[in-house]
Amino acid sequence: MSVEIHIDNVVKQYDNGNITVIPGLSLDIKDGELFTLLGPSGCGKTTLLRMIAGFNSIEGGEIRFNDEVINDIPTHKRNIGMVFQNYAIFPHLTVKQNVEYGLKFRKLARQERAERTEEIMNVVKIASYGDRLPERLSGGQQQRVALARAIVIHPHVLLMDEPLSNLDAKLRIEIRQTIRDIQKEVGITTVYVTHDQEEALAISDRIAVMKDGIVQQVGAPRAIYSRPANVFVSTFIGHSNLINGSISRRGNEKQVLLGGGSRVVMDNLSDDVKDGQPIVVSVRPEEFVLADSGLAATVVNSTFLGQYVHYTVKFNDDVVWGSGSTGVFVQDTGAEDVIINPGDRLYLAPKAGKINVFTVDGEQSLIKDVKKYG
Ligand SMILES: Nc1ncnc2c1ncn2[C@@H]1O[C@H](COP(=O)(O)OP(=O)(O)OP(=O)(O)O)[C@@H](O)[C@H]1O
Repeated sequence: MSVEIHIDNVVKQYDNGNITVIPGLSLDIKDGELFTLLGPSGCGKTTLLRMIAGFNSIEGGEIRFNDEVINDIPTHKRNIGMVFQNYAIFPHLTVKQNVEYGLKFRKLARQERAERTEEIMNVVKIASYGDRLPERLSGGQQQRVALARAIVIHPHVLLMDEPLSNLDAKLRIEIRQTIRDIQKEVGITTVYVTHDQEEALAISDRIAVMKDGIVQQVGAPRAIYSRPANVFVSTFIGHSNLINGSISRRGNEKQVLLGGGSRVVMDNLSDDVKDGQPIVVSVRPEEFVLADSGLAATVVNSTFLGQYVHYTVKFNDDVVWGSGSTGVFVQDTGAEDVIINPGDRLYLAPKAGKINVFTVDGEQSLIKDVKKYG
């Protein structure tokens, strides 16, 4: 059995209420999904995960597994599996004994213990070194053991806190794929914590982007990348060029005006936008095209990356929102063959349907179909 997790207006405080880390957070995590808490260091991801696990007290609101309120249920009765960044496997037990440990603890019969252990060791691909001690395993192998040990008990919920952060780049990709495959195969509701946006995009069914203990947006990776709910999400996930702009509106015809006389006709802007309203426009590096007019820029740097060429530019006018004057765009080498060199002057125009438009304080999207909670 797997479960839905309902987090309802949950509050976390320290120091007798003098420090509020999570001011009142709500999320619904679906049965069987891999749900990621993503955000910068200190935003409260681990705190929330520890509340779900039962390691942290809850100062307000409630957490439910299906209909059952678990606030006061101790960790060992919540039936959760956990994997953390530091493996936490027992050094004096063999791989097989480590995996079997949770089953012994639950007093399962010997025969069933052996069957389940063997099955899970095959799934996680650690069967061939079952008799080894952990000190003779690589980091990736140790994390596979930790994963096997967490799921062999058939938990209702799997909680993972930065499980890949001690591994090198190649292993991170390999193990994250293993986690994803196994999570899908066993269909266990999983809450996954990371500060690595690429990892979150690659592994998740849905992501909650957090900042300062507050959920900024919830949605599928593609939705969050292409339609961020505010400037924070747009810059935390992937790169965004933030450009000052304003709205030009004649009846239902809406345009975005940018520096250098650049204008973009938009058919997906909110009906609330007003003529002359100042805005901030976010343009991904792949959403700029070379044009005859638009944002004037000088190329500072070019890096050939095989499939793409990555360019840093300095805008000639004062067009960048916030501080700085640099921009970034990429060219797909398969699609375009214009050679651009440092020092070249050019015009960049954003692709109309792709860009995102926000209120000038960066807090709210002005695109019609953006969902804060997906
Ligand atoms: N025992 C404590 N007393 C006071 N403040 C705490 C305590 N534990 C955590 N915090 C604060 O709570 C906030 C959230 O911490 P948390 O570890 O949940 O962040 P995180 O998003 O998981 O960050 P990281 O990725 O660095 O682990 C931080 O500002 C931290 O300083």
